[in-house]
Amino acid sequence: MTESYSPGLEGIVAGETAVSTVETGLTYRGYTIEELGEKSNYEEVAYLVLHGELPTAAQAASFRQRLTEAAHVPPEVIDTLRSIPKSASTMDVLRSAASLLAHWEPEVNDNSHDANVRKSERLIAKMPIIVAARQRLKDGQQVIAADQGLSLPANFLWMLRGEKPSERQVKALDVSFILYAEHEFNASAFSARCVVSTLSDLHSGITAAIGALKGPLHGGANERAMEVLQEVSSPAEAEAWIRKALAEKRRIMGFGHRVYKDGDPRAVYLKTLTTAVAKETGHDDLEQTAEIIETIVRTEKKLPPNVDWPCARLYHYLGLPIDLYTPLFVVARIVGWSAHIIEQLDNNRLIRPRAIYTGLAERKWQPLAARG
Ligand SMILES: CC(=O)SCCNC(=O)CCNC(=O)[C@H](O)C(C)(C)COP(=O)(O)OP(=O)(O)OC[C@H]1O[C@@H](n2cnc3c(N)ncnc32)[C@H](O)[C@@H]1OP(=O)(O)O
Ligand SMILES: O=C([O-])CC(=O)C(=O)O
Repeated sequence: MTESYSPGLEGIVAGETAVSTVETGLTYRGYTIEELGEKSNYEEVAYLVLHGELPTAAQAASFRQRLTEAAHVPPEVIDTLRSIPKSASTMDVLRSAASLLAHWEPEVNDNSHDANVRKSERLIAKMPIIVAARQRLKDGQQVIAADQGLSLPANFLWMLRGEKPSERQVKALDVSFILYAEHEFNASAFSARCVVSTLSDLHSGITAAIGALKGPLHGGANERAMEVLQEVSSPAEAEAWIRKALAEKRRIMGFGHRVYKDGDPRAVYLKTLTTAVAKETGHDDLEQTAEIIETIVRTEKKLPPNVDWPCARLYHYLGLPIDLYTPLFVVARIVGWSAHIIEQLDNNRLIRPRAIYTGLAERKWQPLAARG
């Protein structure tokens, strides 16, 4: 039983999937993320990950129609968002919201393949509304309804700000959503699979996945990476800052990866876009700071950046509050989690590994008076 033990399950194959692979670069259903980032868009990728194939024109139109029809949340959910203390992080609010939405989901306990696809599509449409609404309520503003004519990333920016975003902003957010959409057996997808392997429901799996993504070793790293960058006031101070941080054995958020030891292809792809947006928005200094830190962490620790390193800066250049970075990861990743939940339930077996016991040997119960 103990032969296949590996701390953190490193290198352990825990199941099969046809959704994506990290074997040689990252592909979703056989398409490289680079080609999807270049030629596709988030809604098309969402369809691909969820349904297994790129949509035909007719399928894309009816998918868009379904997303539009589902782009609202019950007023009771908005009231709850209003009542949650402003001090609560958006990730904590999202975790509650995913669970709350289940109460208004007509097919909540239907675990058939088709019902799970329908529920996933509805959640894909509703989560960006929750993120934007919560932020506006926190800022003392009115909630803005979705605009039927806009794509999902454009709509998010519209609902957050009440102004039509530029094409450049939409494209940048869209690409980040494509790159965040799916990633094999990462901790949050695996959590979702474990939950539904008990034949629990899709919303329970998504709620657990949000909790897993929140952690700074996983999706929470994009917020922490930005906080790191904000500690460094200028490129001139970057080298001293990172050398000190490494000497103090600090974990530098946005670097390292369990699978990609030579580099995360998403970070490579996103860096070019991030640098271009930095130029357009007057953030060259921050890019220089990031470059100095990246070079030193690579040289000294042999750790390349992961997707969260450029994405944190991209979201900063788009003027988004830090507290929304991991929630935006959720908005994009609902797609991958849903595909994993559906795949798990389509061919289910309870996920229940074993543990090596490290506790005391069997002993005898003593009456209270006899205990020391
Ligand atoms: C979308 C995503 O979820 S991508 C990942 C996002 N997470 C982060 O960016 C957080 C920072 N990175 C990390 O903590 C890690 O690299 C992880 C969690 C991503 C991967 O971890 P693992 O594969 O389990 O590696 P582990 O945590 O065991 O680290 C191995 C060694 O590298 C070091 N290391 C790994 N990442 C870092 C880092 N970012 N900064 C400094 N040292 C690091 C560890 O301290 C450890 O050193 P040691 O052997 O001297 O103790
Ligand atoms: O795969 C992982 O361990 C984490 C990751 O990069 C992701 O979920 O996008």
